[in-house]
Amino acid sequence: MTSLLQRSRPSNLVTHSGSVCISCLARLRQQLPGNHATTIAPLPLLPTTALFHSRSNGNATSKFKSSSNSRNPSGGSRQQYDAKSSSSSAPRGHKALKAIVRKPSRMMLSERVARAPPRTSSPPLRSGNKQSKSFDRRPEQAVDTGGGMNRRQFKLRSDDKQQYSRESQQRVRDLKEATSRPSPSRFQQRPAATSSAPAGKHIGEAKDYGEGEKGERRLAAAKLDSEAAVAKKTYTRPPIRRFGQMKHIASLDHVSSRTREITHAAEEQFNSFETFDLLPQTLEALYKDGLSGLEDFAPTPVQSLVIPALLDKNPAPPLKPLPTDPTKYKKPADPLDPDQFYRKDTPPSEPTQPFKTYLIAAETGSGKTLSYVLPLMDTLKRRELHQSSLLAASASTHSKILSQQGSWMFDIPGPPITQDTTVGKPFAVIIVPTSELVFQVGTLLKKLSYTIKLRTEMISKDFSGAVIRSRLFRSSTPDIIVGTPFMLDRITEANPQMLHRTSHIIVDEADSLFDRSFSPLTAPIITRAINLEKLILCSATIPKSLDAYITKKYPACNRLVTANLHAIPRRIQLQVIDVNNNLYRGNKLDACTHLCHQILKDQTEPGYAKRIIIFVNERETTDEVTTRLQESGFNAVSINRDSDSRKILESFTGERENSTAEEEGSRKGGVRILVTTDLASRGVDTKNVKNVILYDVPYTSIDFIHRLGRTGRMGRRGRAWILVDKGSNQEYVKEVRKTMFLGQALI
Ligand SMILES: Nc1ncnc2c1ncn2[C@@H]1O[C@H](COP(=O)(O)OP(=O)(O)OP(=O)(O)O)[C@@H](O)[C@H]1O
Repeated sequence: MTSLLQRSRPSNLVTHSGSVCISCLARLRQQLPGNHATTIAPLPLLPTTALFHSRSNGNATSKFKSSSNSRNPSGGSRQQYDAKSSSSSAPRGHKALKAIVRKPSRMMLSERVARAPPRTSSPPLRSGNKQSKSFDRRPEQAVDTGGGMNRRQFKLRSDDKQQYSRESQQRVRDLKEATSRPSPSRFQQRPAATSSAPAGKHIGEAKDYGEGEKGERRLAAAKLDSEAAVAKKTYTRPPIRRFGQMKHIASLDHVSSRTREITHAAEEQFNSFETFDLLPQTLEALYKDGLSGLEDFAPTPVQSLVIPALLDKNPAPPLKPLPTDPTKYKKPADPLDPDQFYRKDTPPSEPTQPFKTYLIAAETGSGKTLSYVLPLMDTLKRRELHQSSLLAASASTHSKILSQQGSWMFDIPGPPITQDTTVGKPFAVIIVPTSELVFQVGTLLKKLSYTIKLRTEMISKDFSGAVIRSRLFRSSTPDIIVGTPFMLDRITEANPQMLHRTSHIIVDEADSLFDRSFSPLTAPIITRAINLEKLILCSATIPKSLDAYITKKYPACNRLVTANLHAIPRRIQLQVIDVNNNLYRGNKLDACTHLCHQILKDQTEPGYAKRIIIFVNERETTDEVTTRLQESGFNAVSINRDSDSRKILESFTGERENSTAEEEGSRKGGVRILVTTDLASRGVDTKNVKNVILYDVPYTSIDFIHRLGRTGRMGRRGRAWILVDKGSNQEYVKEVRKTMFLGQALI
């Protein structure tokens, strides 16, 4: 105790009146039992703040005196002392001492901290702790004084906080790096939700440790999400080029890259016609008649895609009986109002169609006709073979029974009583918009059916009623009929049972046949086929209107679309001629005639008579242009209502004629020129036409595609010119040229 008092130098220290002085403390300790002195004597050296009386004025003054050498008079045995002294009567001043002793003071706590083993990291103080909050407000330099436990604690906490903050910031930086990594898809390039969140909010506040951890977890989850999204989006959508003018009259949509992948996979898998598993007679017919005169027999991309999808080896399902109610066949007042599909109040069509629907869409001149004709004929032939094998089996059992019973005269069966229910009931109907196309497709069918042995017939305005009647309603019914919607609608409306056996309906040039003018004729034909199994729509262009129609009417439609749909192949060169230049001075007729002269003279088709197709927007212009060209000595013809268009087109669809050396480049009559509106722009297989002139700028991209599609067919090269004047949309033409040059799809 003496040493304690000596060390404390009480004479130098003062405190306020409410506390106790060191001398009082010494006196108090003297009253303690003897062994207590030994308990409190070996006090450790502690940084402390002592409280002393101010004897001079007795006012309540407090002074914080901190020294690293000062000793704390109290120690770990204070509680012992307190326990012992609580029973003893203490003077008034000592009550305050008791209060200090009972309540753990800062000094006591600091002592504990000082004795505690050094921690590498201490948990931050709880946010609810008032004491810690008060310490938080202290300036940093107060920590260096090392005076009290709380300051130490603050120091420790502060160090930990800094360390934690540093680590967290590093983690945030890492995550930011990971989430903002350049990704293959443009969708991935959007800033990740977490990286945009203020990271400091979670990290900078040490008291929000939980929050910070949560924030980290959120960041980690976002990182995982973004990585999953990258893994999910394996393909990159090509940038969509939407030029101003083209966007303005946009009518077509883009082909997805997924479609491209499917087409390429089909091309790789089915690289020859043998890989399709067609009947031998179908293959023979194809090689002998379908592609006769061609050197290359490989299937085109659309054929690789479509033939396997349409090929059907199943026998025909049993037929549904004809409806007894004749009103079922009656055409509704408004059989197909195209607008109804775009109205919001129109209920969607039944989700389950009784038949399968397919949409074949591929670029012009890519062999779409053969892609649906081959599987159709093959399927019908298979069914015919299956049927005849069944008949043969039943005939053999019948003859067996007869032989077992003995051939009595009266046992011989009589001739079968036939109700000729099959008359005029084709298995398949192909609908095309014009009689020229009826002839073109019908000719191909006839060629193939010669070897396959199926009966095919054509119906169009080119044939008289008597011819059509005999073709349809004679004893042996045709297997396939190809006709225009006008003729087919009239015939099937009068004889609805004609379509009772029809299992396949093909709508070629579907975008035309489902437009406002044709759909009231096309749709009823489809609804009359009550045993329909497959509805196949075919087109080189899918306008948005057709897309919407199919989506609403046939939601389960199987879309077989090739990668280059809506793109004009680069093998077709398009040149723009401005007729406002000094040479023509705005005269389109002059420009057109001069261009035909130039084509005649160039050496592009040596040995052959050249062919040119000129497309105009209005029917009246056809006569104007044809007359002018004829006056200039050219062999020009136009297609109009009165002309025999089939005959005219034959000379453009057939093989090229040779030209003599004298005629070459000099005889204008040697060049065949066809002047036409869009009548000849769809489906006509002008495979040997190399030159196309667009006298007027087409109204839409669809017209552009079909008109330019009359040249450069099936991999051949083609040339096209477009005449533009003051009234033409030159900006649009520029955009089309640019898109063609880039090999992209028109919209
Ligand atoms: N695999 C093939 N190999 C070579 N030529 C083919 C092949 N398939 C079809 N063809 C030929 O390609 C030409 C164009 O075929 P088709 O008329 O069916 O084209 P398309 O895609 O219907 O064109 P459009 O959209 O203009 O109607 C025809 O002369 C046809 O004989």
